[in-house]
Amino acid sequence: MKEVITIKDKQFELFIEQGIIEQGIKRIAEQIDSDLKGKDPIFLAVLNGAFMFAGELMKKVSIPSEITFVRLASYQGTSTTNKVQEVLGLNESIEGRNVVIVEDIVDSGNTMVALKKELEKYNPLEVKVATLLFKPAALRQKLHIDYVALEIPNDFIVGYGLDYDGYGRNLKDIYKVK
Ligand SMILES: O=P(O)(O)OC[C@H]1O[C@H](OP(=O)(O)OP(=O)(O)O)[C@H](O)[C@@H]1O
Ligand code: HPA
Repeated sequence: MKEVITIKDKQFELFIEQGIIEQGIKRIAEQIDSDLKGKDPIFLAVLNGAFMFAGELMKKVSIPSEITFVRLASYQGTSTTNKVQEVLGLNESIEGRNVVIVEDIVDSGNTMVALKKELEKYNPLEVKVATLLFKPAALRQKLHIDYVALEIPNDFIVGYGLDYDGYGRNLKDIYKVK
């Protein structure tokens, strides 16, 4: 029997254990080390969900690099489907830099597409995307993702930074809704 937990009104069952998550993170850290060696990358981790992934990823990346944390404030743009994402807390210049966005999950892809578009305004040299989790079956956008630690089916999940209504971010394993 899989471990079951309750968060608010929902039950979740154990889905991916910490050891498997960290193997996936190690694999992409090695790819990043090899791809971005000598390129002085700046990692842009997106709060809140990416805090745990960013911490583990940065322990495993060994090339010289910077990290900064941003928040997104979304508001409805001119089209109903694409929200504009205002980037809050970006105090470092990314002009001419190799940027790696660090996200906890790409689900519909709407957030990532809007964020990449917003970052282009700051004239970075290149923007790559690293995500802990990717739900291919939920993707609604044309989007290239450079580094994916784990691909998952289209189920709602919590843990390792991801929340259900604000709770569950502190879980060291990932759980899926029952
Ligand atoms: O691909 P999408 O369908 O756009 O979904 C992915 C986004 O949803 C979550 O953010 P949320 O707004 O829940 O913020 P959080 O990181 O604070 O939990 C997650 O952190 C991604 O940013
Ligand atoms: O499956 C999910 N769980 C938690 N937060 C999320 N944000 C997008 N998808 C998810």
